[in-house]
Amino acid sequence: MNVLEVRDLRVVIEGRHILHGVDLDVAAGGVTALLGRNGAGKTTTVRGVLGLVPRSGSVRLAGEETTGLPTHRLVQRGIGYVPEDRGVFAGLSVAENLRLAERSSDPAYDLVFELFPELKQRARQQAGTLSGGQQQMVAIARTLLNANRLLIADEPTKGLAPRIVTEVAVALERAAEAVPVLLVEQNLALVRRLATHCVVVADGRTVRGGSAEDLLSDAEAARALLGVGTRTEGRP
Ligand SMILES: Nc1ncnc2c1ncn2[C@@H]1O[C@H](COP(=O)(O)OP(=O)(O)OP(=O)(O)O)[C@@H](O)[C@H]1O
Repeated sequence: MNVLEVRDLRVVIEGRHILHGVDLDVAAGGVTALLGRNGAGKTTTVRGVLGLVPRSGSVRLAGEETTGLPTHRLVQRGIGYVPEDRGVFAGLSVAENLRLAERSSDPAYDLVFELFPELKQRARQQAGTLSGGQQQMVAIARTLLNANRLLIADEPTKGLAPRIVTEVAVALERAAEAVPVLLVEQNLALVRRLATHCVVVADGRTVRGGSAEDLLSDAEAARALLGVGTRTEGRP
């Protein structure tokens, strides 16, 4: 059972064909990783799913076709996005960051504080004084207030120190207890730790999908598809 099914996703931007046929299934539970070399089309795939770029093909969320829907309708249907730069308001408290993210009359605070009790303890702390991992937790929590179907995290560990990557891994693990996660990630140690399934894109199309374990235990395929060894990445 999948929460998201993408078929033959195509994106053309200013006459340039960026995606030529991405197929992507996101499992209804746990973490599915979207992998690929730099420039392969991962971020554009996410933008296509979110309706942020003109796209064709089929994007089904919980069985319903969404390709004709504008982005705000997808957000209303429970897709949440955690951007690479986290986008936390540094000068505001944790509680204020969360309040500014409320999108409905019934934001899921109980869930968020159950998953991230430290955010309740730090409700009055200025977000800018939190560690990078805690800030990522705020970013994930803001999304979880509204997103109950799918959480998309775009390279949440990019540029972070290994200790912080571990904190982010914990936050994503907890988020995945509540909502399926699509994780765009280059850190294969993190993928190994979190993901059950993975999809690999190259040159704007899907070149491999299936069990994350199968791909990551196949060092030759990982090197060919991702340009990296599977044991050389930082601590998750
Ligand atoms: N708005 C745009 N206009 C023109 N070209 C674009 C645009 N957005 C992306 N591209 C190009 O499309 C290709 C795929 O980009 P995309 O950002 O989706 O890749 P990616 O896999 O997310 O890479 P990275 O890991 O470096 O973020 C790249 O060659 C990029 O330069």
